[in-house]
Amino acid sequence: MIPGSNREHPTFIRSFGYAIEGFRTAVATERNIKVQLLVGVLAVVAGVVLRIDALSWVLVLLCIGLVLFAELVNTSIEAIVDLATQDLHPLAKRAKDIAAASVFTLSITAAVVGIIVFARALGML
Ligand SMILES: Nc1ncnc2c1ncn2[C@@H]1O[C@H](COP(=O)(O)OP(=O)(O)OP(=O)(O)O)[C@@H](O)[C@H]1O
Repeated sequence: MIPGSNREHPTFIRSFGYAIEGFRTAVATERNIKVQLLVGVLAVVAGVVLRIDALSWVLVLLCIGLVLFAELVNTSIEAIVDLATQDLHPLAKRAKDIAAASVFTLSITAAVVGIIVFARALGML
C-alpha cells in the first residue's frame, strides 16, 4: 500500500506494470545488470548452438534468473540505504557490501555451473 493512500492494493495487472517499471529502471541505471543480461543471452545462445539437454537448460536458466534476482535485490537495497542516509555510515557500508556480496556469490556459483554444463556439452568432461 502506498503511504498516505486509501486506495486498495493495486490490481495484479497494475502490480505487474510496477514490476516491469522496476526492471526497466534497474537496467537503465545499473551497469552491472546490463552485463549480466548480456552474459545470460550469450549463455542461451551457447545452449542452443551446443544443443544442451533439458537438465542443463534448467541449470542455465536457473543461474541466469538467480543472478538477475540478486542484482535487482542489491539495487533495491542500495536505494533504501541511500534513502535512509546521505552520510557515510558503517551500517550503510555493511548493508551495501553484504548485498553486493550476495550478487558476487551467486555470480561465482553461476560461472562454475556454466563451465561444467558447457564443458560437458563440448565433450570435455
Ligand atoms: N552511505 C554510505 N556509508 C558508507 N559507505 C558507503 C555508503 N554508500 C556507499 N558506501 C560504500 O561504497 C560502496 C559502493 O556504493 P554505491 O552505492 O556506489 O554502490 P555501487 O557501486 O553503485 O554498487 P553496484 O556496482 O552494485 O551498483 C558500497 O559497497 C560501500 O562500501
